[in-house]
Amino acid sequence: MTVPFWLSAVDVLHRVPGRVRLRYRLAPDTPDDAAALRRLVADLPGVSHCRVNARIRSVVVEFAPEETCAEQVADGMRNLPAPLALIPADARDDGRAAVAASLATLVGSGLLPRPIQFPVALAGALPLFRHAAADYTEKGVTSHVLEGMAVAISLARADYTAANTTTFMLVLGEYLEDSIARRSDELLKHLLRPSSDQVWVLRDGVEVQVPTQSVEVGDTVVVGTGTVIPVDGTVLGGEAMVNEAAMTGESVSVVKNRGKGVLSGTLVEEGRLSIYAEQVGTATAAARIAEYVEQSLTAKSEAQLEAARMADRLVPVVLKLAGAAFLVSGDWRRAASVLQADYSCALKLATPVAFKSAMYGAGRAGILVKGASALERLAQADTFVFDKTGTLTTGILEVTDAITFDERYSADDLICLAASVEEHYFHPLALAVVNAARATHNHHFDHQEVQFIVAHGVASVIDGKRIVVGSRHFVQEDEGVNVTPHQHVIDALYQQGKTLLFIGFGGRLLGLIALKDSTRVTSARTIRRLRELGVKRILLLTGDHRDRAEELAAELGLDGVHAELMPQDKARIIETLNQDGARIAFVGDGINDAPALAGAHVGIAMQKGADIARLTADVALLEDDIERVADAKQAANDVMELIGRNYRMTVGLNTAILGAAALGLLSPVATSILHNGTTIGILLNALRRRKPAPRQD
Ligand SMILES: Nc1ncnc2c1ncn2[C@@H]1O[C@H](COP(=O)(O)OP(=O)(O)OP(=O)(O)O)[C@@H](O)[C@H]1O
Ligand SMILES: [Zn+2]
Repeated sequence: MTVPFWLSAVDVLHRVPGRVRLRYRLAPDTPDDAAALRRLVADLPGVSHCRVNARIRSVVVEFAPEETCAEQVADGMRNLPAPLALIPADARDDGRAAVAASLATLVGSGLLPRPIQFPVALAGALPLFRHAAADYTEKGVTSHVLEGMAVAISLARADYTAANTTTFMLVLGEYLEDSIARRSDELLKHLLRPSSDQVWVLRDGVEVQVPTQSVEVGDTVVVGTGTVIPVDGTVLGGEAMVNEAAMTGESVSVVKNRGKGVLSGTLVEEGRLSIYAEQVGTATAAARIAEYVEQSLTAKSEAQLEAARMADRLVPVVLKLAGAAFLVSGDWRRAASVLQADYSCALKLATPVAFKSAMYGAGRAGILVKGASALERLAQADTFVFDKTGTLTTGILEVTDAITFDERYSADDLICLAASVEEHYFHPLALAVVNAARATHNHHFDHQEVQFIVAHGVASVIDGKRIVVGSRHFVQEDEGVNVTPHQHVIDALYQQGKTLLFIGFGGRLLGLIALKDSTRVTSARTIRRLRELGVKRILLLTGDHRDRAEELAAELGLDGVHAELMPQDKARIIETLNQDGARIAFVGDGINDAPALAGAHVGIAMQKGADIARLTADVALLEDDIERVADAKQAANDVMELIGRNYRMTVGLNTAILGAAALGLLSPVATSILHNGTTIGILLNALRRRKPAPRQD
């Protein structure tokens, strides 16, 4: 068994031709799994042999020098897929030295001869002064400027203990904040790696499915509707509407056909392309992901903005208070004391730290949250709307009946006919039909190019006759195939709670394929937990037939159902609910869910969801378990509560300290220790990660 673990760094220690020794470090609280690491490293290109010594965290790799080199092996290790992710070496904590130096100054300074104490304290405070000066010229008086003033006053009064204490506390706080932020960012970047690990490639004229990593420059990659293009390259054939928003920010789709260039990370909205791969793998994906993460991480939440506004208002107040305290008492010590107690910095700090720490915790629990504002919106959500297939149900359907209305075709023929045209799609219905066909050993029907109509079905031409496979609406209303002569058969199957596929061939209804999906075992518990977490309404939206939808809603005790929906209907219903003041979390997985995911207050995509769903959503699950939705809601509620509590604590405690300092009750050293101590305490409290709810399987 492989357990998820994270390496925090990989360094090259020693190299000779064909052989390299590397050292790795594990992220905090990850178990060691030397066997898994050995397997992963042994699979890197060009590697012939690999030995892991977990005790000293060392890896010795033997490789073919003509195929790879030490640096490439190290890079390969850093780029292993999540969750066995490796965090790049530059994520090392380099602030530690500064903290140690500053602590040494604080402790050791008293032992030095008096004349040397001044330059030592000044040297320690220099970075702080530099920061303050930069802030002052750029932004005017900020909390850093106040801190600088406080330390300057202490130095001028030859109160070195006060100066050194403040410097140390500030360096420590900064270090804590930095290392938390960096650790979370790196992990999130790794979690955001493209999810689809299989692509279609043309080899010797046939389309085969291969792992994404094995695609090489010069391969012909085939992509269809709803998939993200995995390579940079040039279109060889086909035509498609491609959405390049992820790369260019331009949300209008463009037509791509032969000769046009395409970028990895862009999305095929409709159509099919074969693409000559010019850049593959991490070379292309890395750039796109870095950009994407930066976007989502820098988007500030409401809580963060509120804290920042409050902090900005506080600075001039503290400055005036310090001035007043000096005028009244004529005591510089008191002014320095007040300046020390400025807590605007603490206000700004605790909230982002809490968010990042929550995102990090969620990531490790199988939930990818794209930014603080997503967490905030999830906490606000009071209405949960679920798509059905692949969400509350497993998405793995089973064909139960195949009924033909033409005796020249057997039930197996019907399944194979449908499978021949469904073969290229990842829709749960398509997968089920293809699976059923595999079991029949029947043959593949040659067909012309297949068209996929989102939320309708697929169409092609076999033996000169049009074949359509899809929903009743599609086959009957859009394709004009009369299904009413078989109404009684259809009704009987629907009453058994089955999902039906209609197969029209040459303008007539050739047959029906009935499928059964099963409710996830964790669905009921998820719904129950959501209600406990304060969710008021839970609804079901589906493109499937009403009977099955209502059966499921009754089984799970949902508050409402909308069935037989087109994608735009789903988005419209979300819109209406929005207008009624509901804060909606939409949980979906399909291409057809993307508009609803985008329109909801917060969108949640399932792990096996289509790429577009995972890109559009604010929260993407990393495990195929609906219960992660309840975990995510719980984490969001918890972090907002924590932030509220921290905020009140910061304001309450520090206002008291500030007051006491102004009244001359606290020396600068005492103020510095009290103020910075509470700040660090609050930071550590923000860091506290709630463990994900225990699984009760
Ligand atoms: N690849 C396909 N092959 C055949 N029929 C399809 C295909 N895709 C969609 N359909 C038809 O269109 C209907 C609606 O599809 P859509 O993808 O919107 O919803 P769904 O996946 O069935 O259900 P849900 O909305 O709960 O996920 C399906 O029930 C099916 O009848
Ligand atoms: Zn239609």
